[in-house]
Amino acid sequence: MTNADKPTIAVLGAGKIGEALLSGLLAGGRRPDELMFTERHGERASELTNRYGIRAVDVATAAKDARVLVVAVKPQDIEPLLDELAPAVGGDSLVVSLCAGLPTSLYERRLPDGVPVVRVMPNTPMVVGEAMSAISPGRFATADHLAVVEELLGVVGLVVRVPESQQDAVTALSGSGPAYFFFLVEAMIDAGILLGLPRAVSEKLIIQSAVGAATMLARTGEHPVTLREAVTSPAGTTIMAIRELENHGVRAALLAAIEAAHDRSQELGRQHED
Ligand SMILES: NC(=O)C1=CN([C@@H]2O[C@H](COP(=O)(O)OP(=O)(O)OC[C@H]3O[C@@H](n4cnc5c(N)ncnc54)[C@H](O)[C@@H]3O)[C@@H](O)[C@H]2O)C=CC1
Ligand SMILES: O=C(O)[C@@H]1CCC=N1
Repeated sequence: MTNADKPTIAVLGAGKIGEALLSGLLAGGRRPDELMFTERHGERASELTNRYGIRAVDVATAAKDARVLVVAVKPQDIEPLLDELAPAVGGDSLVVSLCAGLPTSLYERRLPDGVPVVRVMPNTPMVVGEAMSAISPGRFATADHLAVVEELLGVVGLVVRVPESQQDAVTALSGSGPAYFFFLVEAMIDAGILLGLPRAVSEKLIIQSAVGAATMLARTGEHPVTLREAVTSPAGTTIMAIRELENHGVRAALLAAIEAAHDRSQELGRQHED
């Protein structure tokens, strides 16, 4: 795709994930004048315009001036946004929903007939170009629409295509996933404090261990079990820690936690059924 073909993008609702997308696209080479956003809080809008030089607009302007409309409000806030979007949006637009749980059928019901919708579950590492995004076409989205979204999100990380029926599972795994890793890192840093290390040292040790482990997983192609076994010496330190993790049911806790996130994603979708 040449520069001239790149669609103008409007983010509707510039909170945490909306800002992550805008900043990731800028870092990936998109120009501020190719981007815009809507934001109901004026102070937040000024903050973002000052930080990134991207203009804040209303929904009607976004629908007129941008080809891709990225919905990034909380699922609970979708109805008023759809009320504004429905009269403004046309067949030339492409609506991309980042909202957990919300099915493409909700948009198709509320927007004019034929408006293409692609459901996406991204994650916040898009601020550093390391997002994991899963995309699914709605009823009116064509292969070209999917390719546009793939290209757009490819600037800020990896993209996979999944059937929409898998999006609640994706949300629980990679959408929420960074939070589980941050939680783990936070707990491990605390363990360093428990053992008497200064906080700054503990943070450095754990963050670099996380970066190193993630890089090994991404680059070596080795299975996580193999990589863990290589750290676990006979009668050594690691196996003592692993026994405690198993005793405390950490594996079962992760299965239950991710299942709970999946169930919540489904529930958020059900709240908008007819
Ligand atoms: N935070 C995350 O890691 C991820 C979030 N998501 C999804 O992204 C969506 C947004 O999540 P966050 O960014 O975390 O929430 P957030 O609350 O930080 O951002 C939502 C923003 O939308 C604005 N807003 C609400 N209604 C509006 C309207 N009618 N017009 C203009 N602006 C409006 C709010 O003022 C707020 O700034 C959610 O649907 C969530 O499921 C998806 C993947 C990851
Ligand atoms: O917690 C949430 O609902 C959103 C969706 C995935 C990550 N954050």
